[in-house]
Amino acid sequence: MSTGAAASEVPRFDAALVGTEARDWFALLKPRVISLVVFTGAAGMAMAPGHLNPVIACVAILCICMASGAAGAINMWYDRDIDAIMTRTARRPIPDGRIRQDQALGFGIGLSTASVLLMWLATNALAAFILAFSIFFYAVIYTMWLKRSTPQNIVIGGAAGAFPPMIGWAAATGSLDVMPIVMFAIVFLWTPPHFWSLSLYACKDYGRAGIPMLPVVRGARHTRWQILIYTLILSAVSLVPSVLHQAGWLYSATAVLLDAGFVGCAIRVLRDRQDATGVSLTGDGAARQAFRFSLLYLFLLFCGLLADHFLIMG
Ligand code: HEM
Ligand SMILES: CC(C)=CCC/C(C)=C/CC/C(C)=C/COP(=O)(O)OP(=O)(O)O
Repeated sequence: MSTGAAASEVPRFDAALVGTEARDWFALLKPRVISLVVFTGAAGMAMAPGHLNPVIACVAILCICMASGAAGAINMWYDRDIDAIMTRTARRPIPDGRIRQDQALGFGIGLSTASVLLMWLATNALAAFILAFSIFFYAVIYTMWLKRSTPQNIVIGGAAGAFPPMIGWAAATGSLDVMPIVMFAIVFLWTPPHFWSLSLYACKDYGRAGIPMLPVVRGARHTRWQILIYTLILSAVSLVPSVLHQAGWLYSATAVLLDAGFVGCAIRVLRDRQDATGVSLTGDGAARQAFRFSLLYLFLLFCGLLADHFLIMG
């Protein structure tokens, strides 16, 4: 006979608990960041010549998604000490004790391995190799070495996030060409103004955690100038597809408008009212705006490239 006491001993399925746990594992993948990373990878694939089987294309995009998420999980495993110190990151699943560090590492390594093997099986060795190299570059070169050792961490480490267009192209063709390299260069040069805008208003966090980000080491004024310089170089490089006749008027017009907007943001950051050390007196509104615009910039620039490719260049 079953009694009330016996029934209460049966483990019960708690949907809310499972949902919360799933959300924590999902958060380890840095999903919002990888949405744009994956979009640039898909853009590289769509720009490539020839026709790729749509199922293979979806698998390749899934692999880029898995790989960048896995690299994010390994980054969060390694950075658990500094993430616990910074206000922006203290509530992440590992420092907050919601996911065990060894489980997070196992998850990151397992997902990385699966993504590379699946990419190899579904597409080719070149795409799988660049994918593996990107994971290594972000999780080891950037996270375990550059991030804690040099204020140029973002400039060099930014390469990790710039590989996906090359991965997408390689997955579709088995080779590389000038266009995926130009797309790499665009994301590579976009990363410093993207990150330094954020680091201007997250500077205190990085200082407390002892991370040598540019505003911590060289000050806010120097960082503001670097944002403008990189934005100007990025603007010039964004026009290379047009100069090389790889894109038509639609892309050129999109790029010029976005460049004007981004340079305008960088100038506003530079002219923001500041104290003698370069710290903003206006609550970092201009830096926040530049960070937000950086996200819009890269998304719309690659949309422009795709629209031009399919509608204008045929
Ligand atoms: C080494 C290079 C990079 C660094 C250090 C960096 C750093 C950051 C940081 C610290 C944040 C705030 C995230 C948070 O609060 O959780 C962020 C946000 C973001 N990053 Fe980057 N980033 C880099 C490269 C990239 C790349 C290559 C992409 C995409 C192509 C990208 C896309 C994004 C997006 C979409 C967000 C907004 C996430 C949100 O809305 O919460 N980042 N980045
Ligand atoms: C295909 C592949 C593997 C691509 C990798 C691309 C990738 C995941 C780029 C991530 C960029 C990023 C969020 C850097 C922030 O790291 P952080 O540690 O400085 O930021 P945090 O302080 O928010 O953790």
